[in-house]
Amino acid sequence: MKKAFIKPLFETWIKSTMPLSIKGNIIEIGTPKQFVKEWLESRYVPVIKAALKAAANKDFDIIFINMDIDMEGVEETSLLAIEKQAATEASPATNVEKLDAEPAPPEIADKNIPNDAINNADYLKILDDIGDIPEAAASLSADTAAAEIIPQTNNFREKQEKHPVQPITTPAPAAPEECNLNPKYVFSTFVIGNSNRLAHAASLAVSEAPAQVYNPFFIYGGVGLGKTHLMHAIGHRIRENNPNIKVVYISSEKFTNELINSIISGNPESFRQRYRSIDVLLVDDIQFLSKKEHTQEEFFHTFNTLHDANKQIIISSDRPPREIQTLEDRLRSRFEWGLITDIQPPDLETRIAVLRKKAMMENLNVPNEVIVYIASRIENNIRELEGALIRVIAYASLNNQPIDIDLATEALKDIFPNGRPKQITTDLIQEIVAGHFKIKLEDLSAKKRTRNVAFPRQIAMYLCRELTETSLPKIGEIFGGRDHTTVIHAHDKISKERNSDAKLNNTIKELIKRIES
Ligand SMILES: Nc1ncnc2c1ncn2[C@@H]1O[C@H](COP(=O)(O)OP(=O)(O)OP(=O)(O)O)[C@@H](O)[C@H]1O
Repeated sequence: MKKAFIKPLFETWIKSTMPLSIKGNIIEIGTPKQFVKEWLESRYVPVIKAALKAAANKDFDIIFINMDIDMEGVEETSLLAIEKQAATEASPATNVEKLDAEPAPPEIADKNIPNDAINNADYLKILDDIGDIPEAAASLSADTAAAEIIPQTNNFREKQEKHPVQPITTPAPAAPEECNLNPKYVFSTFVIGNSNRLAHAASLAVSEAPAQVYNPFFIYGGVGLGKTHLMHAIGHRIRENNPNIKVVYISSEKFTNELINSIISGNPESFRQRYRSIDVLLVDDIQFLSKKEHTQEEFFHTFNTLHDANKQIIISSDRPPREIQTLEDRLRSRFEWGLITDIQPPDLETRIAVLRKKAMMENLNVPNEVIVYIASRIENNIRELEGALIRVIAYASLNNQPIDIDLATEALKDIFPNGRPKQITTDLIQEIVAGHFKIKLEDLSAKKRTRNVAFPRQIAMYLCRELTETSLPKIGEIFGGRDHTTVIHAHDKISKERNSDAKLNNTIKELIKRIES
């Protein structure tokens, strides 16, 4: 029983982490958020150490590093609630002591994973087993809280009770394939960045209260930027919350073809019936309806019928309604009734985060250098970004070689003919940061702690961590023989401040641009 409750906790918190490197007995684990890092540090270290020891037969020191990746559903409030609940139900200290004192259970100890050979897949498997350790389960005794709180991170149910969306169709839930929804396009696989934050938030709002908040909901943006992904994610979430709601996703081209076929076969009424009896209609790439007058006419009536019946309509396009040539005015004005939101090309950080997430989903350890190489070259299309990474992964797999920068350069030579990237070194970063802040290069490694030196030093440490493969102890050494915890502190501090200080964020973006150019 207990394990069933522990799983959501594991799925949400532990699985959101990723191994970054193993150097000797230090394992660096990336966390998506600072509060996840703090929570793991304060509660999980003994449990994870025990699992790693059982798997690799070696004692590891764990360093958590906040990577500040946005993850839908990961909210600090739910963590705190879990903790509160746990505190009232069990004493974590007691359980941790117990875990340290007792040997690991056989199913974990039996895994014969060699030292230093823990890759991402092994890591997740090992940590997944934490749910199987009875002591660990006890130490996470937030069982009921975990089961209840995580689904409540979206307050859909509450809203549903207040404003029920009544399905107008048959009670039998539609199979996912009838909805045409891609199982991979869900909120949890969508990386949030500045370029899509609003579109993502609005999509969540629509999915939590269909036909209540923004109707129609119109998303526009360039090719391969995640419009379809978000539409599908809305469809999935609505269906998760109420499987009886009939959701249909269709491209405007397919809509046109089906309409034409129904006319050719002399049965346009069946087409009308099908599209006017839907609860949530998602129409992708509506710009293809321009110039198709008859289809526009048909879509206009479908739109009106659904909207009048308080059904949700979600539309995507590569441009805003007013820029879709030869779109009938009455359709255009209807599209403008609800919310229009755009997705912009992702910034470097988001591109890096997308690639890291993708690598993590594939259980692959892709060096930071390779991620930065790809992310800094493909700026305007996440589909192409993913394609480049897939190409590197396939190349490594076919040649049975580990992924490194040489292999990536070779695999992508047709796409990036300029070849190998300029090597980003800690020297280069120090030089550019010192030049920008008009301080002496030596000051970065000096003992001085005045703010005019300490702050640029923290930024330089942060950039070394972000843009190079250099280990934390090595970065500490480069910056005047400082301890690796100083580097971690600098990295965390700058990551946090970037989120709240737009000026600092711009400075860092500018520095990254100069380092890479
Ligand atoms: N923010 C994101 N996080 C993770 N993956 C993303 C993100 N944005 C896009 N992708 C991925 O990029 C690929 C292309 O996205 P999608 O098909 O949604 O783009 P689109 O804007 O609909 O493009 P098009 O205009 O060509 O239809 C998909 O594999 C999608 O999962």
